[in-house]
Amino acid sequence: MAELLEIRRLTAGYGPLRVLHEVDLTVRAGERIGLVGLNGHGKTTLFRAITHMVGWQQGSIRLEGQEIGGTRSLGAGRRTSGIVRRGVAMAPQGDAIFPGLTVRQHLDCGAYTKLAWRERRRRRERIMEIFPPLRALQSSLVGKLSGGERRMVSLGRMLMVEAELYLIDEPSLGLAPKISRAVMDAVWSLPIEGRAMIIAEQNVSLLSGRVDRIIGMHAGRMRGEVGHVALS
Ligand SMILES: Nc1ncnc2c1ncn2[C@@H]1O[C@H](COP(=O)(O)OP(=O)(O)OP(=O)(O)O)[C@@H](O)[C@H]1O
Repeated sequence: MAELLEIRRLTAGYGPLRVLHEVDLTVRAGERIGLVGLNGHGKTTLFRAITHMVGWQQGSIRLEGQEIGGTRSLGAGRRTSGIVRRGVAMAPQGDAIFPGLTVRQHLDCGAYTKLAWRERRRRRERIMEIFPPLRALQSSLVGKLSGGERRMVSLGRMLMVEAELYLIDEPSLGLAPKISRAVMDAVWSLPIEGRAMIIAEQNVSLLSGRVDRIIGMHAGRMRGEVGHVALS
């Protein structure tokens, strides 16, 4: 399998706070990786560093061999649009939705590239197939939806661009067990060939038998790895 993402000695943080410490991680095409760790140990910060949204960072992040990391001096977010264009898509923790937009408008926000915008109707249609409850809600305001429906919108928005690497931050957070299983089943149904996915999740049982590797994160460092996971 080809290496899609290669992170070497990544250190990152906010202001004087160092959150990630010399993180190394290799992700190959076709892999689903679970990233587990308690609150505040750096999972979200790792996703933000990959998408250049932390305050500062040092070290190397290569996507398909091309450097997208390096020392930041431009300020958080300045290089994020370029990274999205290179094929990284993220579903942030806690939805980050716009309550006053409809489901359709919200999904269109994710059609960030010219190609995605041109193809937005077809892409929306695909998302309705992945998340059938959204079909009847296309004209509804996102702020009026249930937690599970909002999570589907958030994941759907991530899927509006063509990506090679999906970063999904705690998709089950705050959802009732039945709803979170339905949301996770949709996540597992996403085609992975030629792509990869990293899912930050505190509920390890939801990753059961579904990911190729589980990596622990503790105090900003990678801690151990379990391959070909089949938890019960
Ligand atoms: N914007 C920020 N400014 C300053 N410190 C931050 C910021 N975001 C996160 N932190 C701090 O960075 C550390 C790691 O947080 P992070 O959100 O990456 O952890 P996490 O493992 O994703 O946990 P959670 O599930 O709570 O998001 C915490 O100490 C947190 O307080």
